[in-house]
Amino acid sequence: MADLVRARFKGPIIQRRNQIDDSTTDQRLLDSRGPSDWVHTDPWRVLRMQAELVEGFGALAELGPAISVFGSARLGPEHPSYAVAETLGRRLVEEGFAVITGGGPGAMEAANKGASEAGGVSVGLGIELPWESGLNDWVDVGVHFRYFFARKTMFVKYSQGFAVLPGGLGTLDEMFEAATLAQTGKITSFPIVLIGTSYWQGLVDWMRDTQLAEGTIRQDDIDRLVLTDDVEEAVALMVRSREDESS
Ligand SMILES: C/C(=C\CNc1ncnc2c1ncn2[C@@H]1O[C@H](COP(=O)(O)O)[C@@H](O)[C@H]1O)CO
Repeated sequence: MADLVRARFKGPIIQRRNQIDDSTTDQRLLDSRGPSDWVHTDPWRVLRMQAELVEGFGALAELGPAISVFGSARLGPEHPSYAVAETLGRRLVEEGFAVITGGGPGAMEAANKGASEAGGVSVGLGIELPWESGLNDWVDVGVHFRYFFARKTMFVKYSQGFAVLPGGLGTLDEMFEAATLAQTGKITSFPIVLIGTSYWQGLVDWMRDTQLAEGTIRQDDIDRLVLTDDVEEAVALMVRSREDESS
């Protein structure tokens, strides 16, 4: 009878005789720590970014029709736009939409509150910030992001329109990202409704008087932004767009 040959599997690979490693893969994984500076390098960050996209897509893939609601993190319940955001969240749910926000305070909290109290799907996509206190209490499905760009992808990919309440730089960033994606044909049939004419009219006037006049944008780019004070008009626009898409 032939001598028994020493052999070991390394995953799907068989090693025999003097080709056998000194340790197993699990030993190398678990038995020692090794250096850790790689954790602060870009290749590892790329994997974390990938993980955020995987988690975000996994959490939202089956969401159904949704509208993203943006607005100031700083305007609380004492400000009139809080009540508008709350009504908007509720009305969107009553029309069969899930509501997605940035998961923070102010207008985001109000829209989540309206959506959650109406029994709908209230989503918050939080972002790691130096002063961040977490997701507001009215978020029923929350995903927390390290990277802004991964989070912004989710707003656009998983909603069929943007409703924009008065807000600051973050709100402008979100609104103009959608406007740019629409201008460049990356998204189609994507209503962008600015709620609060006294707040937004000056911006749109400036776009017409300066940007359009200087030729840096076209009339289409302005026409894509719908201004209203009427939550019902905003909701009706979202409903119409959904119907147009499904017909
Ligand atoms: C400023 C304060 C808290 C910030 N917390 C936020 N949490 C989640 N999302 C946020 C936060 N701040 C900004 N955003 C995003 O930008 C938009 C609002 O920004 P704005 O500059 O206030 O307009 C909003 O739609 C979020 O997506 C202190 O309480």
